[in-house]
Amino acid sequence: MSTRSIGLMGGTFDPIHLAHLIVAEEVRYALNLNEMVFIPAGEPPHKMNRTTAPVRDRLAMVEMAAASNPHFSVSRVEIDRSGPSYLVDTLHLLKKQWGQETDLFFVIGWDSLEDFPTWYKPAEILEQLQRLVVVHRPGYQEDEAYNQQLEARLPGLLQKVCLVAAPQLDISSTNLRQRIVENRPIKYQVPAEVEAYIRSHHLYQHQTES
Ligand SMILES: Nc1ncnc2c1ncn2[C@@H]1O[C@H](COP(=O)(O)OP(=O)(O)OP(=O)(O)O)[C@@H](O)[C@H]1O
Ligand SMILES: O=C(O)c1ccc[n+]([C@@H]2O[C@H](COP(=O)([O-])O)[C@@H](O)[C@H]2O)c1
Repeated sequence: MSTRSIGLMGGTFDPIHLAHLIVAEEVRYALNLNEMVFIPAGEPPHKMNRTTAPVRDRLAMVEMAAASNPHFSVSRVEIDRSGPSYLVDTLHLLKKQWGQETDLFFVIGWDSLEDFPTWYKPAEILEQLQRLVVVHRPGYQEDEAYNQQLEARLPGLLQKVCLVAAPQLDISSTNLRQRIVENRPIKYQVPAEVEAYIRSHHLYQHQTES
């Protein structure tokens, strides 16, 4: 029996946007993964000081966006438990659910890699993963000196990292929320159904960032 290889795309998804979807599909194809599972964070550990849209809305938008691709699915594993959504706990739960032999590939943008050594139990996360898949993100440049610093902060990190080239899009949820406050367009930066959901639920109409 062949080992199942599953890609995991975790995020606050506040809201999900086209770059998330393009990255997920590109990584799935490049690494020949069986499927890509989106995991909306219940309580994103590094965004605890920020107000996010209600979890039911973030989840609904991820489900709508993922429905367009038969290889995509959505997991409620971080939504159905309380407390900060630490990845290490998520990986233990998923391995229990899918079998210890399942190969897990967690996808992050370059901005998140910079923070990775500060995550909860990062070495244990790496042990659970087949690869930490990193994609470039506009504004964040790879650089050898920085790579060495990362490796010094968390020995073994770079060995686990697999860089995948994906089209780079300068789209962020922060910028989308700002655009909505300022009545600027978000069309084509989020799936049409997601935009319709945002409009009909009056999401992101007021500035909430500090
Ligand atoms: N444009 C992008 N290109 C590559 N990776 C991205 C891009 N946007 C988000 N990601 C990655 O997707 C994952 C989930 O991102 P998240 O839901 O926090 O979106 P975001 O756009 O970074 O949100 P925010 O602006 O609110 O911080 C993270 O690993 C992040 O690095
Ligand atoms: O486990 C941690 O300590 C941890 C710290 C920061 C981020 N994460 C995860 O990384 C993913 C992207 O996070 P964010 O904050 O950029 O949306 C999401 O799945 C988070 O749960 C995880």
